[in-house]
Amino acid sequence: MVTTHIPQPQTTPIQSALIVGNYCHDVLLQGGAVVAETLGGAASFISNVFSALSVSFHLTSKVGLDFKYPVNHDPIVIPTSKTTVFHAYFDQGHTENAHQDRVLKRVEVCDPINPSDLPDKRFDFGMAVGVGGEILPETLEKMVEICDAVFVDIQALIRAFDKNEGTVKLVGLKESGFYHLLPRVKFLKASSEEALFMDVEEVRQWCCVVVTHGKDGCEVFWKDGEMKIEPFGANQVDPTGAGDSFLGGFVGGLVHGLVVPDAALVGNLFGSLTVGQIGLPKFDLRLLQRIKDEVQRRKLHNTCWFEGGNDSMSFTKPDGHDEFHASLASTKLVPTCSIQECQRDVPRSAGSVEQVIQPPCNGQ
Ligand SMILES: Nc1ncnc2c1ncn2[C@@H]1O[C@H](COP(=O)(O)OP(=O)(O)OP(=O)(O)O)[C@@H](O)[C@H]1O
Ligand SMILES: O[C@H]1[C@H](O)[C@@H](O)[C@H](O)[C@@H](O)[C@H]1O
Repeated sequence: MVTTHIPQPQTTPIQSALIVGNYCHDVLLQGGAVVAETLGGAASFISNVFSALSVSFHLTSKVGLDFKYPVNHDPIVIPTSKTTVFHAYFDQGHTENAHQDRVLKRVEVCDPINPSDLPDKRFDFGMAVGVGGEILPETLEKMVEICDAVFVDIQALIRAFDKNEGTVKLVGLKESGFYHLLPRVKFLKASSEEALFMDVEEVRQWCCVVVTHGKDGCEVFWKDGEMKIEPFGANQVDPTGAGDSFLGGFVGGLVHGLVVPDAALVGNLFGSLTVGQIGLPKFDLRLLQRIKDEVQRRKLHNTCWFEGGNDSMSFTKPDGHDEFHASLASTKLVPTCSIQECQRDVPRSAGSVEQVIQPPCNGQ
């Protein structure tokens, strides 16, 4: 079917957002060899999607003097610390747990983010998106005090690191030291592997829980109901950051006035775009324009849900949800731009240490 492209007037949301989590350096390994080295960290993937969707934000992140990536949002540089580094092993059969698509090791760790590192002002919403244990319970507590709504990636709360090798293990959410703060959190996002470390039935009484299921999309659980949100097709070459980009797309959709089920579709779309590339994805500018047009056309609220509080949040799938899925899926069919016309929050430059040698894992 041929669809006519009608450009929509674009609006830039005016909500103030705070992203908290360290940038990191990712080394992807397969068969004992390094296949790629890239900028990583949930904060960088989410910034990338926010910039794509014209959502402005403040970012609090820490790195060491060794940090060489040219980023648009400067981190706090700690002279006595190194940038957090993860090694991701993609070897088949290497995993201890059938749910894992890779084994992660934290081989360097930057300083934690303390409450005093956060800006001394209020935000409409905040995102606690640590990767290496940098978010402390007192930091999350300060976030819920200064932000009207807080979104949390459970990976910031339940990761523990083996003393010798830094291998990432998960601990139960109840034992994490963050449990008492959950009633003050608005959304908790977990992958299906991480969701095994929490009692979804209990947590959904306090906050909305979003569980991502890789190529199968995601599920949203709230106090009185739950729903599945359909995925988008993708040719997966690297799963890294899919969950982060999902969260960026989901929150970006809410900020633009979408209701929860429609925003979750935008999350699924950005997750699917991310797995098709290695490391931090570059988005085609024409594709982005089509996505933004579809979001503008679809928005059911004139204002973002933050302005109406909890009661204004709508969880049930509105009429036209399936059509919105189809129109988002069709945005992927536009002819792509040349590489120079792609958007990414973090520009490549001569100073960048990013290198891609070959995809770490092939499509499924
Ligand atoms: N192979 C895929 N095909 C299509 N969409 C995908 C695929 N993998 C992931 N996605 C999309 O991205 C979202 C997040 O993926 P996933 O559940 O793998 O997150 P994750 O395990 O937290 O990822 P990561 O830890 O690598 O950031 C999914 O809900 C889905 O919408
Ligand atoms: O860059 C990646 C990405 O942010 C992943 O979501 C996280 O699980 C990894 O620890 C990190 O290295």
